[in-house]
Amino acid sequence: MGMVLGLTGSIASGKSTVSKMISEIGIPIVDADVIAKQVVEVGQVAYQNIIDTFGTEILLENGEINRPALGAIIFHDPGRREELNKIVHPEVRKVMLQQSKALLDEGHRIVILDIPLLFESKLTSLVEKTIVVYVDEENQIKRLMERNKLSEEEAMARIKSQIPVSEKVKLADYVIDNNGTIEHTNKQVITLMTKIIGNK
Ligand SMILES: CC(C)(COP(=O)(O)OP(=O)(O)OC[C@H]1O[C@@H](n2cnc3c(N)ncnc32)[C@H](O)[C@@H]1O)[C@@H](O)C(=O)NCCC(=O)NCCS
Ligand SMILES: Nc1ncnc2c1ncn2[C@@H]1O[C@H](COP(=O)(O)OP(=O)(O)OP(=O)(O)O)[C@@H](O)[C@H]1O
Repeated sequence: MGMVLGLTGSIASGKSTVSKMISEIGIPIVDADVIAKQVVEVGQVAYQNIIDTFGTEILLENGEINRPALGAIIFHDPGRREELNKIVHPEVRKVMLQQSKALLDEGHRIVILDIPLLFESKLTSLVEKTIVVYVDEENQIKRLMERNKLSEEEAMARIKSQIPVSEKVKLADYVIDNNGTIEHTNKQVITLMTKIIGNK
């Protein structure tokens, strides 16, 4: 039997960076952010539910969801965020389960589910063990502002819409510290994955 691990962290903590390193070792990754984008494409069930709930104001001229506009609503309003989560998360969960099963059936011994909201959305039942990518808040804000071209205020609103990464560290089975250089992080990833593969 294969093993399913959850990879999480907080916004801009370095999950994508770490998941790329893990896939370079040859371990398959199922990415919740990618799936969350697919399940809201035009014509999907979640797409219609989002329009019914948030109105056509959050659509682009071509009919696709205007992500920055929807983000501006939900990152500032916990009630509205919960409404969106209730629409999107069950769909994401379904697809993640299908994909991870398919990979295990193909014979992969380890599958990683990259889920930004693993703890917030109670998706932990999908995984046996959890890996948290950690950065301190100073690095997190700096990297988030730089990557998404956000003001400090906008960056803080996003950070505050998630469980603090320091809390996630306490819930984790394994922690990767991404405050240092990329090479420092890569070394930890290789050490950890070698240990996990060895224990299997
Ligand atoms: C609000 C939306 C349209 C903004 O889109 P945008 O392209 O700007 O951001 P993107 O999807 O790339 O998400 C970036 C990061 O924001 C954080 N984030 C996204 N959604 C949420 C949420 N509902 N609550 C808290 N943090 C969130 C995550 O850390 C994520 O990695 C989009 O994030 C969305 O549809 N969110 C709801 C689905 C969801 O929870 N996705 C996260 C993975 S399940
Ligand atoms: N060790 C590091 N040193 C410097 N910059 C880094 C490091 N790790 C990641 N970054 C940069 O920080 C930003 C956030 O990293 P990344 O995109 O991997 O985070 P994430 O956790 O996947 O974010 P999100 O949940 O928002 O998708 C990126 O611009 C990335 O290039």
